Amino acid sequence: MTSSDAAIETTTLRVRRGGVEVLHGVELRVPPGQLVGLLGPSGSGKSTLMRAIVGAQRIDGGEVRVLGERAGSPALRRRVGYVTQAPSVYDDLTVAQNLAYFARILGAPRSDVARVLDEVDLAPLAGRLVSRLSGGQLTRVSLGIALLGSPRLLVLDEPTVGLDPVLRRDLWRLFARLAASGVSLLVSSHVMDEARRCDRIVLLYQGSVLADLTPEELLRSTGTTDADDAFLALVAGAGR
Ligand SMILES: Nc1ncnc2c1ncn2[C@@H]1O[C@H](COP(=O)(O)OP(=O)(O)OP(=O)(O)O)[C@@H](O)[C@H]1O
Repeated sequence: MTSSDAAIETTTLRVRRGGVEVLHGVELRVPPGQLVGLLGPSGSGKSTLMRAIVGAQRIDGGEVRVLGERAGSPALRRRVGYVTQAPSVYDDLTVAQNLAYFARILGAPRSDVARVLDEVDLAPLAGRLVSRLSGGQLTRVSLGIALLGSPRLLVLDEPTVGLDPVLRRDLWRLFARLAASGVSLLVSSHVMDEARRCDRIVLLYQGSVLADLTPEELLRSTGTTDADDAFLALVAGAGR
């Protein structure tokens, strides 16, 4: 595979926020059709890196290529789905009305609404007002909006935060299904345990990539059986 096949490729990416450099030359490569976990402690730069990938962040050095285009270029608008930590959905509309509204904005076919409702398992709740949904159901509405227009890349910023273990498992299963259908996914989390559900894991620490490996390689290379211990071992190694 040539590097131009990558869904995401950043080269020596540097970003400053509030006058302070928070990403220090990040090299990231997300292969197509893979579920890649972006893991790292709070403040390590995960959201900033995702913002740079979707073109919502001014960068101060390096390059970000997404699906073969420069990040943020208009050609990517419908090809990339992005869910932030504070997703915007309309409380006073139903689930289906929210999806129909965003489908129109995106120019996605109306038939996408039914497809997406099925994909995120919300068809039974299509007529319910968003203000009456649980946290997990709301997360799935945001994810559904990101899936409108059949994007080739999904960038999801901590989609499982605050969800119970069953919902988290269900969401990771949905991510794996999407990856199996050819969609590339970059999913951030600070729950190390979620690492085992990914094809690859990128560990971000203090604004740099500490490791980029498979879950098996993570455990094998650190001689641990638990993702938390593996991360701590890598951090200790980096400090040496
Ligand atoms: N608007 C801002 N102005 C100045 N500094 C910021 C701003 N937003 C974030 N930062 C800083 O940039 C660094 C990276 O933040 P970022 O939100 O990318 O981390 P994160 O890994 O996503 O954290 P979390 O898991 O808590 O969401 C942190 O040191 C943070 O304090």
